Amino acid sequence: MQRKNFLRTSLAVGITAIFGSPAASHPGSARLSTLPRIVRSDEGRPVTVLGDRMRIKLTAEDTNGLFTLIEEDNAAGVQIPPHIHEHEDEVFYVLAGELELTVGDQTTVLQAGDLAFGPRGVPHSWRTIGSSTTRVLLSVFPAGLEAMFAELGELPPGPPDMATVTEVCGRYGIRFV
Ligand SMILES: O=C(Oc1cc(O)cc(O)c1C(=O)O)c1ccc(O)c(O)c1
Repeated sequence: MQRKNFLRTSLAVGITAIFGSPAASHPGSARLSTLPRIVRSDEGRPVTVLGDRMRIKLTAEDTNGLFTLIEEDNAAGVQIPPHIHEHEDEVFYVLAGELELTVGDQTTVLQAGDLAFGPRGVPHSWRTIGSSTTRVLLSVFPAGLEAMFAELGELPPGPPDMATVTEVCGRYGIRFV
């Protein structure tokens, strides 16, 4: 090996030994403790949040904190009022039925196969419409909001006490607008 190549190789080996390889430190490689998971259609923790029927399919624990995956399955008439997430970006992917969604200044009807991206800090709201069940796959980046949904799901049935809802949501960086 030529002296220049020897020095370059030695330096690369030393840096990798001290800091790890660049690929290993990339967030996408998230190899720390994530294990493969199979989640069947009827699996996941069921939670009802303000009339919204959810199944929490993947949590922070499953994804090493990268994202949460939730399926929402509702008849027409369920609605979530305008709010902002301080910490999360969200993707709403419609699997079946119809969802009227507003994100920022755009209001649209999403049908099976359509999706919307709601970045953090941008107000959004939605309601289920149409004559059949609306099924939405909600992906939340990063993970963690499942803890808030679980708390809200513990509230007594019936009309929600908005002071409590606002307090719980506020702790997770959700603001109503
Ligand atoms: O965090 C809130 O948003 C949501 C609540 C849901 O039940 C389903 C969702 O898809 C979302 C979302 O982020 O779009 C939330 C919680 C409580 C509340 O009163 C809200 O208006 C929104």
